[in-house]
Amino acid sequence: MPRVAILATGGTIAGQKQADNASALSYESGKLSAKDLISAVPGLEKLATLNAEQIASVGSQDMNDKIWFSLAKKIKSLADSKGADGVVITHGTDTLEETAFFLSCVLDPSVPVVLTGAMRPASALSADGPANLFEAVKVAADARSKNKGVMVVLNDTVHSPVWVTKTDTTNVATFQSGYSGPMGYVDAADLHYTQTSASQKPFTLPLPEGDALPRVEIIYSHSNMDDQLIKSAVSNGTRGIVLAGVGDGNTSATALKALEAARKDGVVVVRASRVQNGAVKRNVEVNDDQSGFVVSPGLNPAKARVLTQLLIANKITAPDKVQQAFDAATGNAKE
Ligand SMILES: NC(=O)CC[C@H](N)C(=O)O
Repeated sequence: MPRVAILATGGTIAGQKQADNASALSYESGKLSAKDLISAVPGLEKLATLNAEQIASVGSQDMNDKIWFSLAKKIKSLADSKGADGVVITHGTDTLEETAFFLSCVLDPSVPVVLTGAMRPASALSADGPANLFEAVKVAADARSKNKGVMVVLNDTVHSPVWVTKTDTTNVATFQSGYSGPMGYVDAADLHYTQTSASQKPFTLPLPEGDALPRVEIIYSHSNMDDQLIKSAVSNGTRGIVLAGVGDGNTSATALKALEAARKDGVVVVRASRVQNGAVKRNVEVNDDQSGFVVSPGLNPAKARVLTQLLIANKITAPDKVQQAFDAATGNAKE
């Protein structure tokens, strides 16, 4: 039997109805333990020998660097000691894609790590958590998942951490990999990888010392955009700014001027887009070469922030080197 470690962090999958809730949708996340989750899924013990550990009990809006570092260290030590053939992380869905992307940047891909969650709490009609957990364990335990690294499994679908994003506030089909399509599909009977190399990334960054990443802000662009948020981010000591730009990662002339000034002060500036799909292209409307900006070839602003934090923590701040890492992370390397 394959051995799968289940690391629980909280979220709706561990959510339960509040005693006197006012709304049919209200619940408290992170109430159920890893053991409660496993016991709610008949047949799980036939897929793998399970070892469950509670790493945290938070709604993923409260996910933080400390929990990320403890997950990364735990999984590294399981990989080094050959203590598990696969890992499943149960997680709230709100920031699940950020945790998945962070782990994919710092972990060796040999041991598959599958993040899953739920859109409906355990106490809801037709809760989706039990099936998602079953399918996540199935993917983590499957020999074909070796070397695929970090993946996200919900609603019968296997996603790459690079492309997956939450697209709907409540629907169980919320996770989509629009730009590249999913890596594969899974159900109670079968696992089928339809893309074989989608989650392979060409680099693994060292996990930084300590348990905190450098400050990088996301600034959301809009019409009538001024420079106030950019200026205050710089005066608050941010090390990087990810622009969630309009269209092709763009913003107003006033904001661009403030970003150029930030860059001159040593702040890493990355142009991502608030548009869900598509890559930001270099030197279109904005002169990135002259301004020292980096563009995000498809990582959404939240994930672009994580990569920028990890690069700064690893002392990679020169725009050409940061650009190379963004290109590599998205399979868009130029050579
Ligand atoms: N569906 C969910 O998991 C959302 C619940 C909670 N906000 C979280 O992200 O953990």
